[in-house]
Amino acid sequence: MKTIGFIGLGLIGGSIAKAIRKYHPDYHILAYNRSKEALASALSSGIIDGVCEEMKDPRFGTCDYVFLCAPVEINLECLAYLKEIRQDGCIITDVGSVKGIIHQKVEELGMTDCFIGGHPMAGSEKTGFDHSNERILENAYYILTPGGEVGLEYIGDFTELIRSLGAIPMVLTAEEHDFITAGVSHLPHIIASALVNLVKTLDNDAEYMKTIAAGGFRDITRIASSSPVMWQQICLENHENISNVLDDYIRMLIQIRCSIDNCASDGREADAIYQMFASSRDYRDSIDVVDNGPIRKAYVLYLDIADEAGGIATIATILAMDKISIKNIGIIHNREFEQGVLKIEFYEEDAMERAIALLKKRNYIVYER
Ligand SMILES: NC(=O)c1ccc[n+]([C@@H]2O[C@H](COP(=O)([O-])OP(=O)(O)OC[C@H]3O[C@@H](n4cnc5c(N)ncnc54)[C@H](O)[C@@H]3O)[C@@H](O)[C@H]2O)c1
Ligand SMILES: O=C(O)C(=O)C[C@]1(C(=O)O)C=C[C@@H](O)C=C1
Repeated sequence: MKTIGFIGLGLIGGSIAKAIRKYHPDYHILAYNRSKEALASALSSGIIDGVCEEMKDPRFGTCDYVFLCAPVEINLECLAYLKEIRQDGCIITDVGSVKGIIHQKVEELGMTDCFIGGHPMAGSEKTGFDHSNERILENAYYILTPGGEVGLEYIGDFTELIRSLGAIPMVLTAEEHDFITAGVSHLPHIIASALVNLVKTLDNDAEYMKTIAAGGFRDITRIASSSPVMWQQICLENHENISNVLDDYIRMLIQIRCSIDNCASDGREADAIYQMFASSRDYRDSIDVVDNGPIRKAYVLYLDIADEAGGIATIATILAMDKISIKNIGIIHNREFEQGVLKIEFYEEDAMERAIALLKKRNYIVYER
């Protein structure tokens, strides 16, 4: 049995607490949060066992792990007190989206032997305990940035705790983390927000743009609805990496505009435009789609298929005879599968497993991803 403390019980703190309750029902969970409604709801639903009335509650001294899940400046504020009261062996961790700033404070305070930075690469544009969900962590990478003096056994134990919640732990340095997330998380949020603001400016009084904006715009801008306070903080905390990656992005946009202008004037650079879309399609298609939180997993298989009329129909018939429903089917071309392969998507894992067995039995070459 372990005792786990939470300071901050919003979207991420709540999701981790719910996952701990699900996978370790015997663990004792204590929490402090600014909003008392969240604490009351967590207590009455059995997610937590005890409420701490204050951020500096001595009961955090009984914890094996303390998760700091409040806004970063609050997490920073908690460290010195936790250093004083922590029991031997207690690991303090956080979930902040930027790691450099908290490690700087941890070093200043001499806590590099008891702090393991954390960052679940999962979440949502919503905030607060009400939107937390035990499934948010499922199959999500969970980055760990251990302080330089944390004992290996503690790193191992914490990694196992994270794995036991359904997440995939990955250890990085704080510097690596901040560089990587600037590209794959922070820049996308800035792009989404800038695009929405641009459309808002361009739209007419009748709001035609807003009205007809469809899948493309919606797919790329969901995250523009995220918390402005959190993203303001992230931009400030990781400003150097974000500024560099924005420079690269702006350069790329200028290049694209040049290609489009040149192509429109005399057909030059038509190929550059094609290559841009082809290369992004290949890379995007090569990204694993995993079951990440409440978003359903894509159950997909790929198989070699002879390039002849009726090839797809034959496979569809084989599957239909076994009552296997297909969600999507089509030939795809990318670098990984140079010759092109058939991609089949299913609604359920069981259907995919049965399809794999059936097709292999008929000597099709099946690739599982
Ligand atoms: N939202 C995401 O997708 C996401 C994903 C990974 C990591 N993170 C990181 O997680 C952290 C929390 O983000 P969130 O999305 O859970 O936000 P949230 O707003 O849902 O939760 C923050 C919680 O902290 C509480 N809080 C605010 N001030 C406090 C104070 N002074 N004392 C105690 N509690 C206080 C709030 O009441 C709230 O419950 C941030 O550092 C963020 O960078 C967010
Ligand atoms: O899915 C979302 O809404 C997210 O934005 C989650 C997301 C991201 O992928 O950028 C946002 C911030 C976090 O620090 C980690 C994950």
